[in-house]
Amino acid sequence: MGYLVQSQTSRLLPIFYGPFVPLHSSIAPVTSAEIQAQKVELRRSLLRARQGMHPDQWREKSDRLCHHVQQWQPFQEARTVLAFFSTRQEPDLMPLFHLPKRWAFPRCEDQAMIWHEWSPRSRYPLQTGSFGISEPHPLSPTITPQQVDVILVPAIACDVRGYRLGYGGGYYDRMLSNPLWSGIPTIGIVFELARLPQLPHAPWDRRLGNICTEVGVFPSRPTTPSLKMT
Ligand SMILES: Nc1nc2c(c(=O)[nH]1)N(C=O)[C@@H](CNc1ccc(C(=O)N[C@@H](CCC(=O)O)C(=O)O)cc1)CN2
Ligand SMILES: Nc1ncnc2c1ncn2[C@@H]1O[C@H](COP(=O)(O)OP(=O)(O)OP(=O)(O)O)[C@@H](O)[C@H]1O
Repeated sequence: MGYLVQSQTSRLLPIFYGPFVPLHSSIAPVTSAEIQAQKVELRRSLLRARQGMHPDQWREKSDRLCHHVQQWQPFQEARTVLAFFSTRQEPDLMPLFHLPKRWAFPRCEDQAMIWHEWSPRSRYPLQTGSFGISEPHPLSPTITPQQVDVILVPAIACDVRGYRLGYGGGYYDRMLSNPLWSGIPTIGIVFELARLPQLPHAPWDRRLGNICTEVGVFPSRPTTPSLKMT
């Protein structure tokens, strides 16, 4: 089900459309294994596209993206924001971390993310975590879900419905399936080349409320309700 389309950046990117389901037919079976295999292939091609970006372009697009995050009302009103440190040429949000908000970042411990406060003026140094990603110091103060106003979510790609493709660890899906976290406004952070019409998704995939790219902020579109034959 992979199609190659010409994106705005003149790269050929695979777009995955769901199975064509004629009226009166039952839903075509798509196994979990098939969905995971599609994700592996998409991860590979989208990471290659992102990491092929020239560093100057990466900086310029990251800055434009930060500008759009700053214009987003829930962010403007937020006191405490969850964010991430850029890895593998993810958009770099560092300019935002100087804004007067309480910032928190994930530290991976087994299957969970522990959220710790950090700011450029923090007395706790960052350290490198198990995936080679900068993480806050384990002794820096932790943040509870009740304190959080907005979650900036890293992704390899997002689709217009808010489905997200990550590195395959399931960290955000697990977190966002927990009722303590699931009601907090989320915004996926990707470059425009990774905002896709449709991503394959598994039953455990949680949708994000909004997507931000260097072009702007896009509220996620509702999924089309399935047709019911009576
Ligand atoms: N900047 C940033 N920080 C983040 C995340 C992120 O997406 N971006 N995470 C978001 O969750 C968490 C880290 N999650 C990760 C999960 C898996 C891999 C990883 O290296 N995966 C293997 C493949 C694993 C598989 O396919 O089973 C790889 O990519 O080689 C890296 C990070 C927490 N911190
Ligand atoms: N709510 C959950 N409870 C338990 N396991 C989960 C949950 N959500 C996801 N997982 C597991 O985590 C893995 C997530 O795989 P998937 O390919 O969807 O990752 P991803 O969303 O791309 O990665 P990530 O969230 O780390 O960036 C799957 O193996 C799945 O079984």
